[in-house]
Amino acid sequence: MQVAILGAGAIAYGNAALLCRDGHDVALWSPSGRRTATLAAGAPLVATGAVVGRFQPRVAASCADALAGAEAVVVAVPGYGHRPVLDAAAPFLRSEQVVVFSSHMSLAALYLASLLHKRGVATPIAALGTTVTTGRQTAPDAVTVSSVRARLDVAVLPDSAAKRGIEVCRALFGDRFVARDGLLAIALSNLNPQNHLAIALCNLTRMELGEAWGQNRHITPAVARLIETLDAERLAIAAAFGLTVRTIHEHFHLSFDVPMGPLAEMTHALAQRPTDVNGPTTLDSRYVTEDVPFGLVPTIRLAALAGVPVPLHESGVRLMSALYGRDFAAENDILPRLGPLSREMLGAPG
Ligand SMILES: NC(=O)C1=CN([C@@H]2O[C@H](COP(=O)(O)OP(=O)(O)OC[C@H]3O[C@@H](n4cnc5c(N)ncnc54)[C@H](OP(=O)(O)O)[C@@H]3O)[C@@H](O)[C@H]2O)C=CC1
Ligand SMILES: CC(C)(CO)C(=O)C(=O)O
Repeated sequence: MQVAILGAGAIAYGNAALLCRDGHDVALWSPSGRRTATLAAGAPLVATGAVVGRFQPRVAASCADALAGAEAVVVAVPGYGHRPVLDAAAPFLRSEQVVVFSSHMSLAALYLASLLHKRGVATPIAALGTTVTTGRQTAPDAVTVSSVRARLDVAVLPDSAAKRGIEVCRALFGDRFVARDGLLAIALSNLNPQNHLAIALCNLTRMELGEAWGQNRHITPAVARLIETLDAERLAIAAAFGLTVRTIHEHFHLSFDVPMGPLAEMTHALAQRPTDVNGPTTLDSRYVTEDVPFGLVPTIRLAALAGVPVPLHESGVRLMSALYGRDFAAENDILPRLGPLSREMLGAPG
């Protein structure tokens, strides 16, 4: 299948490697053009880890070029890149294509749907609860893929396009998708915001001082307790909407193939592996600059809609805003475009 990947970071490169390995024809687009300069000059994309090989994805000169022949379009940029990337893509998307958000943040699928609606275009939008691959971009032409997740949730907008959207996800990435009804389950299934809040908050000086630290080793029993308590708030929101979503333990089990147990035991097991990732080495990390405004802030909005108190989520936004001297709640540039959230627009049951 001809696939355009909008983005040129860890997930874009990891997905590109997986898709090229499996015989798809991939075009990458870097919004600034900087990240793909080496590949555009002819270097192969070198993948190591869970996907191994040297691949030759095409490099598109513009978003329009990337989309031109594509049957599927994967959006693989952090939440703070969604609005500019979707604004760039929306004028060129066609109804016969399928857009896949890997991963979906901050109800951005609704924002894209509204842009397409204005043009009278009905491109199916598949929102993934998390990414197919995990990993890090290690050089302009290299990626280490830490894992290819065994199972992940997907919801498709509009409902009537669910079959097609999921078929395309499976054609691209294999049989690993669990179909969910409605975007709300997906919005409550991205666990990065809660995990990364606890990880970053409890290791912030390590980040600020540029230390090298193993991420899972530093999910100590106390940090794991904080993650589990944040997780309980997320699960309570889902329950108030009548939804069941994966627990943090199920997420780790399905993402990283580690036996179920208390989170501290799971992260301890992961810390023993040679593939354990390092935590961020700068304050300028998406663990905060993406996950607070585009993860915690929308979750708090959903909690308000459900009438569920989420004091730890709220404290997280306030603490991080104070630590960074920024107003993270004001940095979300998607939510104001959506207007007041309603159960109906989220496809909430009942
Ligand atoms: N890496 C991982 O293992 C995991 C990642 N995720 C999620 O997947 C998504 C992608 O993550 P990842 O690939 O690691 O992130 P990266 O930081 O590696 O993504 C970099 C890409 O995003 C683009 N980008 C960054 N800021 C902007 C902006 N303001 N406007 C437009 N484009 C921008 C960059 O553009 P340019 O090319 O111009 O530099 C680049 O193409 C995120 O939502 C992340 O939370 C979720 C789970 C695991
Ligand atoms: C490293 C990993 C897989 C866990 O925090 C991740 O979620 C990320 O990089 O965003």
